[in-house]
Amino acid sequence: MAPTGVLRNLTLVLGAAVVVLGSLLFIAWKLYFRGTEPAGTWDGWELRELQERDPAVRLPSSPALSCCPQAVWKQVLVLGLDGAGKSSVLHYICSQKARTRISPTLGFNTAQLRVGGLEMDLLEVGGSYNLRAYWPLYLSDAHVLVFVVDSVDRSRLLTARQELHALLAEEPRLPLVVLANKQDKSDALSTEELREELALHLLSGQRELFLLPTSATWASLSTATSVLHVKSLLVTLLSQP
Ligand SMILES: Nc1nc2c(ncn2[C@@H]2O[C@H](COP(=O)(O)OP(=O)(O)OP(=O)(O)O)[C@@H](O)[C@H]2O)c(=O)[nH]1
Ligand SMILES: [Mg+2]
Repeated sequence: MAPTGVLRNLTLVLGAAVVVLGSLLFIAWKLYFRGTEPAGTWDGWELRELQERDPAVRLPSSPALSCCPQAVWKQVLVLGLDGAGKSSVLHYICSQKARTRISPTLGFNTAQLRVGGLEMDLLEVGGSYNLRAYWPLYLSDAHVLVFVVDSVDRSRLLTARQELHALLAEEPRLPLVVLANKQDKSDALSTEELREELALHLLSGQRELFLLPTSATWASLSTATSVLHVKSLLVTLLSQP
C-alpha cells in the first residue's frame, strides 16, 4: 500500500478512536451526574453534535443543582446505516420540526428529553463504515435500541440486516424499535417487506420488538408515518418498571 494510503487509514482509525473516547467520556459523565439536572417537558430538549476533532471540549458544562433526584434515567441508542435518517428523526422527535438540510454525523449526536419523572438520553452514533465497528461499545448502557432503516435503499438492506443481527447477537433481551424511514418516498418498501428483508422474526425471541413506518419530513407531521409516534412508544416502553 502507498504511504499516503497508510496515512489516510491511520488518520481514519485515530479519528474514530477519538470519537469513541469522547462519547464514552460523555456517557460516563451522564451516568455520574444522572438525576441532577432539572426536569422538564418535551419542550425542554437539547441536541448536541459532537464532532470527532474535539469531543472533550464540547462536553456540557457543569450540571445544575438537583431538583428531582428521583427522576428515572434511561438511554435510547439510535443506530442505522449512514443516510438512513437517524439525525433527522432525532431532530424531529426533539423539536417537532423537520430539517431540510442535515449533515452526516461524524461522531455522535445526543439529545435529552424529559417527561414527568422520566429523563431520556437519545444517543446517535454515526452510521458510516468506520464508525460501525464501535456500535457494540454503546449497547451495554442502552435501555432501548432504535434502528433506523432507509426504506428506499434496497441495495444496502442486506448490510443493514447483517449489522443489526450482529449487534443483537449478544443482547437477547434489549428492546428493539426498527424504523422503516422515508415512507414519504413513492418507492419505499412497506413495513411487511422490510420485516421480511431484515429477518426480524429471528430477532424477536425474548425481546420486545416494534417496527414502525416513519417519515421525518414536514409533510408527515400529522400522518400515520409521523416520527412523533416513536416518541410516544419510547415513553411507554421506558416507563415500564
Ligand atoms: N424524503 C425523506 N428524506 C429523509 C427522511 N429522513 C431523512 N431524510 C434525508 O436523508 C438524508 C440523511 O439523513 P440523516 O438524518 O443525516 O441520516 P443519518 O442516519 O443521521 O446519517 P449519518 O449521520 O451519516 O449516519 C438527509 O438528506 C435527510 O434530509 C425522510 O423521512 N424522508
Ligand atoms: Mg446522523
